[in-house]
Amino acid sequence: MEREKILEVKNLKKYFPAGRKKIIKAVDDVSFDIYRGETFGLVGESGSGKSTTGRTIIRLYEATGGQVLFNNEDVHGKKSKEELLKFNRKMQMIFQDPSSSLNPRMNVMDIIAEGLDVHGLVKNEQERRERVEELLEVVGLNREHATRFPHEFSGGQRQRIGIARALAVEPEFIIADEPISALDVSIQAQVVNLLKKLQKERGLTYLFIAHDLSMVKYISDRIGVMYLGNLVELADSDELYNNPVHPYTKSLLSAIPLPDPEYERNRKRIVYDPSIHDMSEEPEFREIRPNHWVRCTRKEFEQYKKELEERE
Ligand SMILES: Nc1ncnc2c1ncn2[C@@H]1O[C@H](COP(=O)(O)OP(=O)(O)OP(=O)(O)O)[C@@H](O)[C@H]1O
Repeated sequence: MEREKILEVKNLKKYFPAGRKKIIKAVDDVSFDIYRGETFGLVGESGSGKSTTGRTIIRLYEATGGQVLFNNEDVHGKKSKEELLKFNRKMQMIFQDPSSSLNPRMNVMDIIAEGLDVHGLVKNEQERRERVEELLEVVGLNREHATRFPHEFSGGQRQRIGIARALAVEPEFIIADEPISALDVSIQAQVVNLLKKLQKERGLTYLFIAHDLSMVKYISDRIGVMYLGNLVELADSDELYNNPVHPYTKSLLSAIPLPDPEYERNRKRIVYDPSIHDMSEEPEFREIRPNHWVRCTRKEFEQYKKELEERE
């Protein structure tokens, strides 16, 4: 069965001015698709351009170049107010630090109901309250929480409020930008499980951004690895994990600790050294196996291919 693309990112670029005649190429010619109902993980170290990619997709930033198609519609094309509103409803974002993304002066009711108000989704005060209370329960909080303020909650609870706020407008697609990085490890799995449950119940599609591969591997169907504004590898989650090809992906994988003392004793951190690359030509994104892509030169492509065959 042909999978349906919900999002197509084509040659996306986002450059920031940085002082005199300098620019930062935060996202530099990135292309990938996301299919309806899947979780696409985007990983890479701090500064690799993951957040900028997410923010440009949802139009918090104007793109410097390239295209974003959401349900076959150009996100960055000129749009009327009505079209933008419709788009905003279908695509929502959850942020890393719920404390800074929730207005401290608003109570939980008003925070969660903001989208309901903007989009005119409730008829009266009673319906508004009922919707918010229902959403609180959906994310594992309770209705009494509606009258409280963000500072009265723990980090994990605040993230649940952020999730409820995103869900309120019944989106199809959610960009989760490091939604668990600021949380205690013991709370991280709870929030991830909640996101997975909601995805199943509501048929949601996620772009899940993270700086390490450990949790992403568990939640994602496919993973894209970013390094300095470029996508360097993209594959199904298992394939990327078992058969990483790009040296940068290998270094990210080697950084994942496992709760196995034997493994930990022998675990070797691979440090990525960009100078090992073949510099004879510009690298390109090439398909090394079906649905497994890697950014490399032709020479590296042959070398990586050989390595993969030897592993079989
Ligand atoms: N608003 C901005 N103005 C100028 N430069 C920016 C802006 N946002 C990001 N950058 C720069 O763009 C590059 C990519 O940043 P980005 O935040 O997208 O990376 P990231 O991989 O998401 O990292 P992190 O995990 O730290 O958020 C960095 O060099 C950053 O300094």
